[in-house]
Amino acid sequence: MSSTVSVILDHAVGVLAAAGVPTPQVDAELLLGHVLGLNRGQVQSRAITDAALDAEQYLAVIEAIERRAAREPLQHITGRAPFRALELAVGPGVFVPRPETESVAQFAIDALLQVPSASPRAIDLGTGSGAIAIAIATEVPHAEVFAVENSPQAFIWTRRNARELAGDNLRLIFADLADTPAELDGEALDGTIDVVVSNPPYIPLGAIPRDPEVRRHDPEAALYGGVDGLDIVRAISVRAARLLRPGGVLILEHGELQGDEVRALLAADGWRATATHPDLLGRDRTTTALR
Ligand SMILES: C[S@@+](CC[C@H](N)C(=O)[O-])C[C@H]1O[C@@H](n2cnc3c(N)ncnc32)[C@H](O)[C@@H]1O
Repeated sequence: MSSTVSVILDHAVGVLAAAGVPTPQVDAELLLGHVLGLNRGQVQSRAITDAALDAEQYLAVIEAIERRAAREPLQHITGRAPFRALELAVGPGVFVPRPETESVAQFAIDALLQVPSASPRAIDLGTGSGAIAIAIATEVPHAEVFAVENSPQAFIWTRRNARELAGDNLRLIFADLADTPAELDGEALDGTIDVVVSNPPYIPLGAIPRDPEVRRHDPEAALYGGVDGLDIVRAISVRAARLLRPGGVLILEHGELQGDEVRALLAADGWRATATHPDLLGRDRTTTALR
């Protein structure tokens, strides 16, 4: 059986809308584009010209639509997640990077650019796909960047993305972030870092994410941070205080209702100038502090 782009696009939008996918038109266009090797604009213009799909393309599109209708993340089906200027490889075992984390990376980039050093140093704790670390390493090429992850499944993706997208100013560390080594290859890390950045797991254990894509497909270790969601933030507060040089900056992503608690726990640990910043939608998603 065969079909035209416009017919199958309409079909896909209907199927995805019925399955409760929040953005059926966008997802349908991206899935078609993925199978046909086209970007969204090209899919839209092909819909106008009513180009025909061959049988193989048709079956591949149908399979992709079925997977998405079963609420598999779009990024697992395409195998790619956009993040700032990057196209990261993602799939089962790794957290899919989110658009809101792009502004967390911006805080880290801005802080690094203000450091009066030929090679300022940043570390990303809980790097997952490597999104924040690779963005920093590529956008601030004179910086030295370290990325820490302790999930073997996630680290496969970290390594792959680092190899494909980053240069030799990014170094990966497979470790629990609480046990980030004090030195690496005989060179001190403790007391030498200018910027610590993290998007840690921060969902309270009892709070089940609404979206099936998150609940069923993001790794639990990437989501949950203990009873109040802040166990990993507490571990970061302790470890970052030793990694940073005096005056160094800590940048944390958190849930939109956690700003007060995060600032309070950082202040209790001796951090200065704690501040919570709204994202582009006005939600409190990032807290910064000075060592
Ligand atoms: C919310 S995800 C963020 C991933 C990535 N930084 C991003 O923003 O897309 C949190 C990451 O922290 C990792 N993680 C959780 N606990 C950790 C620990 N104790 N040590 C190192 N990494 C940890 C998880 O495996 C996951 O990859």
